Amino acid sequence: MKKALFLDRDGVINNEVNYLYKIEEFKFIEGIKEGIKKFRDKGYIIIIITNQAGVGRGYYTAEEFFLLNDWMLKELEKDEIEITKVYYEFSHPDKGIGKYKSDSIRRKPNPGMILEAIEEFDIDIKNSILVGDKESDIIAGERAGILNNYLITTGHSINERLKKKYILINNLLEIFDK
Ligand SMILES: O=P(O)(O)OC[C@@H](O)[C@H]1O[C@H](OP(=O)(O)O)[C@@H](O)[C@@H](O)[C@@H]1O
Ligand SMILES: [Mg+2]
Ligand SMILES: [Zn+2]
Repeated sequence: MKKALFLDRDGVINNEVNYLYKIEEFKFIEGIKEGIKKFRDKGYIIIIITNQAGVGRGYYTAEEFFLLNDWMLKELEKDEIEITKVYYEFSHPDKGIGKYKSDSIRRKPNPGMILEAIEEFDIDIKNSILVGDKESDIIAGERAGILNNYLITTGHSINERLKKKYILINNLLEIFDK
């Protein structure tokens, strides 16, 4: 079994700009590459789990998502950062168009994408970690059985209720101090 670092994308790996799909708007968050590298050095596999309802809503195409995704993976490879797999879900329960209008078990806060990864890579979920920028990310982790879920402050705004309820971090490296 392997321990995994599950990472949300928008707001954790890159700045959240609301339905990002243009390569030129993708900005890696300060320190994220160093943080991922440290987890790789400690034997974690890196799994990205991202809701991409912008496709389901018709804001951008699946092809545009894949182009950005391939570009992001190549950028990380340039710094010798290996991402084991990116799981994505295009649907949205209310705003999805056509086949994308569905209440998928894969869309966070549902745990489907994480459960698929556990199965596919024989992940030791009790010793894995999840980092997200929204409560829906954390709930997905909890529902999948992850015990160490961290809310990062680089994405969406975090209100007092969330601050009281979840463990907050400003960057991945802080997790090693916890
Ligand atoms: O990698 P993430 O953070 O799962 O991607 C989030 C974006 O797809 C998108 O998510 C939310 O949109 P929906 O509610 O799913 O339509 C919003 O938070 C947007 O601001 C994000 O860009
Ligand atoms: Mg996010
Ligand atoms: Zn977000």
